[in-house]
Amino acid sequence: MQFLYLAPVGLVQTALDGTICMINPVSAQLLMPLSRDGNLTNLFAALEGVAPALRHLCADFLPSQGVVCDGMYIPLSADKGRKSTSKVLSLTVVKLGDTRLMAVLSDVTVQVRRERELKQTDAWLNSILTNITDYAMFRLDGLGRIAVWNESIGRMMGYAPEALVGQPYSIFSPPEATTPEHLLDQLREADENGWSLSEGFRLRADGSQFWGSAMISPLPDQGPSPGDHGEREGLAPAYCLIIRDISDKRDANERQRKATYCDYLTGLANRRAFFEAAELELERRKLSTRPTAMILFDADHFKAVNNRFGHPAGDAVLCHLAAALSATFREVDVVARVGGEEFAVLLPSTDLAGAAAVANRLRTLVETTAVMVDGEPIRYTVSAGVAAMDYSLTGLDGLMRRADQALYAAKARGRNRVDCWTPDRPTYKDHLSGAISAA
Ligand SMILES: Nc1nc2c(ncn2[C@@H]2O[C@H](COP(=O)(O)OP(=O)(O)OP(=O)(O)O)[C@@H](O)[C@H]2O)c(=O)[nH]1
Repeated sequence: MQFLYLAPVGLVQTALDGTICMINPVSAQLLMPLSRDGNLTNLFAALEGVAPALRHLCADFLPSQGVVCDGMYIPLSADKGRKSTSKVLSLTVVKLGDTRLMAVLSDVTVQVRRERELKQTDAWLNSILTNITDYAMFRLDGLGRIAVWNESIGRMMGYAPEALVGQPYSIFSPPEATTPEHLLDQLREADENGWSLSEGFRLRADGSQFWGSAMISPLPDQGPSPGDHGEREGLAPAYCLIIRDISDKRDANERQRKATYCDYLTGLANRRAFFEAAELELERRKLSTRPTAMILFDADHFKAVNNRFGHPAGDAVLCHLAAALSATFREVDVVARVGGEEFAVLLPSTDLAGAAAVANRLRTLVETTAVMVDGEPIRYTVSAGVAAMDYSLTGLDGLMRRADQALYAAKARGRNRVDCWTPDRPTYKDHLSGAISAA
């Protein structure tokens, strides 16, 4: 009896015809607004206006005991037309024997309103996600592999979604535009800052490219999936990736970007762009240590080229060198003109030997190619200094100083050669010197 009074839900015990035998205060509170005459003597009569079928439902229930209805929603029409404020009751009726019914009533107004709101939000988001044409959205797992996508991936990029499951999101970047470390960097950056945004060419399924932005943001921690005991690390969706086609904006952005970050003569990144990009790369490197190298290139005896062929011819030689650099280095490398005839390259995920090898490839290419200016072939050479990050360096300045010292050594030792900075200075280790030294 005490339970009946203290129960947080409404409990009503009735005869089979609905006559109320016992009713607790919560039930009285819930049902009283429905009673026309202020009396609560019969449950079916009280609910007649809002659940007319209840009487028949109970009458038609033939077993001597069991659940007649379970969690039936009953919207109360007391305040008709004002959907947002109308109450909703949940009713469960259990037949306890041949003579008794027990009804359990609870106010589920808030729960129903939330369910409705969730459904509306869901429908709204679904219609946005399905109809947008210039966004593609994905859920990535903790390792940056595609788990879920929205339908516009087919319209915008031409991919068959099934083919994408489990693929790293770098599948949307042109070859050489990223490295596995870069991919993880962006995820770590999103963890640290709440988001990571990058712009660049993106790949469609047919191999064509468009200019797009990629925004990665971490999803709220959803806890382990059912059956996930930790062994499946990285498989739970952990990031949201939004790729947006911004080809239209690119031209305007590009003009602005070029004015700020490009060298007017060669079209390469300028000194400012180099320092900004290199600082960013070194910041990323702090999150996951890996080799990083820098090369400084300097055209040899360039004053003599200018003096002999004229300044415009000297400009043509610089443009030739810039084109050779662009052709030799990866897209992920930062290539810039940092001085008159001086160029710098920062190579992520590359050690000293690797950088020296590419520097030497560039040196050979220049040495063996003549630049044609007004029908006249101009031959020139370059020297290079190479240095790599190590534990004793903290920033870009130190790395650049070492590359500069190595370049100075290459010049001092005869030019048209690649020298590497090593700790046993001033005797520079003559990396690949046998093969590359022109001295
Ligand atoms: N044509 C042209 N020449 C430039 C430009 N910027 C710098 N220079 C020239 O590059 C030359 C650099 O000369 P130096 O620093 O003496 O070096 P170098 O003659 O190349 O000799 P080493 O570096 O010692 O091999 C100068 O004569 C500058 O005028 C440019 O944009 N165009």
